[in-house]
Amino acid sequence: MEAIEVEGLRRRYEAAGRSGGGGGFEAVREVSFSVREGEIFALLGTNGAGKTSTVEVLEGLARPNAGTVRVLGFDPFTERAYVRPRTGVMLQEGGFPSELTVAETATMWAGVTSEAGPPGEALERVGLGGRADVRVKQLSGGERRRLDLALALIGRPEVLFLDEPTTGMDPEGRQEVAELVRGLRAEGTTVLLTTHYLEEAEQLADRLAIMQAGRIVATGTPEQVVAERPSRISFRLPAGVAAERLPLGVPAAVQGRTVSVRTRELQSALTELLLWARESGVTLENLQARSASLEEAFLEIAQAGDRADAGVAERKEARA
Ligand SMILES: Nc1ncnc2c1ncn2[C@@H]1O[C@H](COP(=O)(O)OP(=O)(O)OP(=O)(O)O)[C@@H](O)[C@H]1O
Repeated sequence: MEAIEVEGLRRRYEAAGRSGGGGGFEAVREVSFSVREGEIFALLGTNGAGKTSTVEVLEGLARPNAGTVRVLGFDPFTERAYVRPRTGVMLQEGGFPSELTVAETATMWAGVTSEAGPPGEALERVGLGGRADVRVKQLSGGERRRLDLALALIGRPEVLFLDEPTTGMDPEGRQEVAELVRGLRAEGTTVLLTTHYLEEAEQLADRLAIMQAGRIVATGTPEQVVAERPSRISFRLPAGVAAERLPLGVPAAVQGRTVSVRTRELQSALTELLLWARESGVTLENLQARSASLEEAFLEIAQAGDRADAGVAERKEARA
C-alpha cells in the first residue's frame, strides 16, 4: 500500500499584500510521486528547488494550491486529526526553548504527543541518553538535530518526515542517523527525507526524486537514476601514443596525460580499449572504470536545468 501519494501538487506563495489571482511565486509545479509503506524515499534538489514547500504540504502545515495529497490515505490538511498522531515531523529548525534541558524538552514534547513512548527511550535511540541534563542552548548543532529527531520519534510514528536531518552533523553522527533510519525501516516505518548529502541518499533511499525549480526531473531507485548517466573510464596516455590513435569511438578528453572517456556502454568500451592495449603492447597506467555516482548524476541534471533556465531567460529577453 502507498503511505504517501502526491498527485499534480502545486504550491504558490502570494506576493506580499495580495492573495489569489496572479503574481506571487509558484514553488511547486505539478509534482507527483508516491512512497510505499515501509520505504525510505529521498527528495533531492538544489537550494530553492521546492523540497520543503512540498514536504510542508505533506505534513499538513500548508494547503496545496492544486493537486491532491494523501498520507496514510487521508488529506493531511483537512483530516489532520487522523494523520497527525501517526506521523513524526523533524523540521529544518526545531526552535525549542533553549533554557530547558534535553530531558525536559523531551518530556514536554511527550506531554503534547498522543501515544508517546518514554522520552528517555527516544533520547537513547538518537545517542543523547548521556546528555539528558544539558541545556538545549549548550548543545552543538549536530546534537540539536539529534534532539529534533528524538522528538519526531516520540510518538512512534508510522510515517516520518525528516527535513535535512543530518545537517551540521559530523560524518560519524550522519552514519549513526543512517543506521537509525534503516532500523526504523526494518520496523515498518515509512520515511520521507530531504538531504543535501547525495552519498547519504544513495546509501539510504529505496527510491528518490530529484527536484529542480519546482518540478521532479528524475525519479527511481538510486541505481536507475544513476544508470541513465554515462560511466567514466580514465587512464594515463601511454608514452609514445598519440591520443588520436586510441580506439575509443567516443571523443576522449585529454588533460595533461590523463585520458577520460564518458560512455553509456561501459563494458564494450572497456573491452575494446583493453584488446587494443594488448594488441599494441601498451600498459594503461592508472586505469579506472566506474559508473556515475548519484552526485555526478545530480550535478549533470542541475546544470542541464540551469542551462534550460538561461535559455528561457534569453528567449524572454529576445521577445521583449
Ligand atoms: N514563505 C515564502 N514566501 C515566498 N517564497 C518562498 C517562501 N518560502 C519559500 N519560498 C520560495 O520557494 C522556493 C522553494 O523553496 P523551498 O524552501 O521549498 O526549497 P528547498 O528545495 O527546500 O530549498 P533548500 O534546499 O534551500 O531548503 C524558493 O525559491 C523560495 O525562495
